[in-house]
Amino acid sequence: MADLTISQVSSSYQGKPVLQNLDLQVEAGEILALLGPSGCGKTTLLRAISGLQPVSDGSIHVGSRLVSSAEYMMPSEHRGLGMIFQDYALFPHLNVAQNIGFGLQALSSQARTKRIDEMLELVKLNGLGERYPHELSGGQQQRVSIARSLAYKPDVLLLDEPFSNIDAQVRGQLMAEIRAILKQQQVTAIFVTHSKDEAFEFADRLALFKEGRIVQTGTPEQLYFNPKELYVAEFLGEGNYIDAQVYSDNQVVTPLGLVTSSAKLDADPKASYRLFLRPQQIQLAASDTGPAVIKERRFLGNYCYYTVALAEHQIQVRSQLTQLQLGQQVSLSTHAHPLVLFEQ
Ligand SMILES: Nc1ncnc2c1ncn2[C@@H]1O[C@H](COP(=O)(O)OP(=O)(O)OP(=O)(O)O)[C@@H](O)[C@H]1O
Repeated sequence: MADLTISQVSSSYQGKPVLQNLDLQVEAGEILALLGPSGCGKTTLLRAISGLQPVSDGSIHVGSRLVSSAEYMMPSEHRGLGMIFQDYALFPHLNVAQNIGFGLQALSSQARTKRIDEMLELVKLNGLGERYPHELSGGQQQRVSIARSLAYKPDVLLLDEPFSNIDAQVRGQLMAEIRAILKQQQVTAIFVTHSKDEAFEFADRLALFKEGRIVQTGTPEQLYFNPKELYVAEFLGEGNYIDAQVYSDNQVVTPLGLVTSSAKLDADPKASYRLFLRPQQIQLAASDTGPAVIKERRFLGNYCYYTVALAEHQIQVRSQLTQLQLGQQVSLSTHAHPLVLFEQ
């Protein structure tokens, strides 16, 4: 059974719908990112899961327990959830050990001390138990917040933009460490972010939001290489949209030539399409008789980012061939893969 099940959930503020018919499941031990631009409803869904926002339709279950429906709202503190916030939300008048031990009142003093020590070790803050939050860096405060939440073993951990206030230089490292902790402890987690880079780095699976709806869920690879809508393709990074006509059940004709799909195409031979190709899905080769010309070149270390002119088309290519120069004639090709076509 999934650790969290959201079925047909809708919610509104003052009669204005904000979440519309959401369906989502989070499996045990999985980290799922709620991803989308500002104002699309990610935080509202997190609030609905945690019991701070009523739902007008549908249901939310944690494990097999109903926690929210239009008729029922279980109090937040009974839901078995942990919360991590952008601003850490530590108690300023309690030291680190007291913050971590805050939810452990039911344990004996000895068991509590043992658990606090385990948690300090887990988040690599051994020896800092006596410090107060204002004596810690942002990254250290967020570690305390993780330790405090995990100390009472929540069924599901909710993280609301937890890395936004962390200095960019240490953010990547902190994300990797916290992800490793969640995986080691097999924690089921939901992570809200508007950054695709953070979602890719931190989550196992993504749910991409648009105006209160989830448009696609899947692994980062699935959404990146197999977007179901233009919106998904564009949100997750740069790509080329190349005019295409169906040629056979696994080939299309494009300005690049005949492009082959490794999967049978589900397309109408009479319709016009745009073939979607990420910059790294196009291969370049220097060729004095090639039909295209390098117009721009950005050297980025391991690879170059080229703008290539092919007749009236400008095509973006990311290539490990770094020696191609401006004005060089090239040929373009693609390896067979499941093609993504958007109808014109
Ligand atoms: N308390 C509120 N009262 C009325 N409308 C609200 C309230 N909170 C949020 N909204 C509206 O609901 C919509 C969704 O907001 P929400 O905070 O869930 O978005 P979000 O995707 O989390 O955005 P962000 O990344 O900026 O936090 C927005 O249009 C917002 O203006």
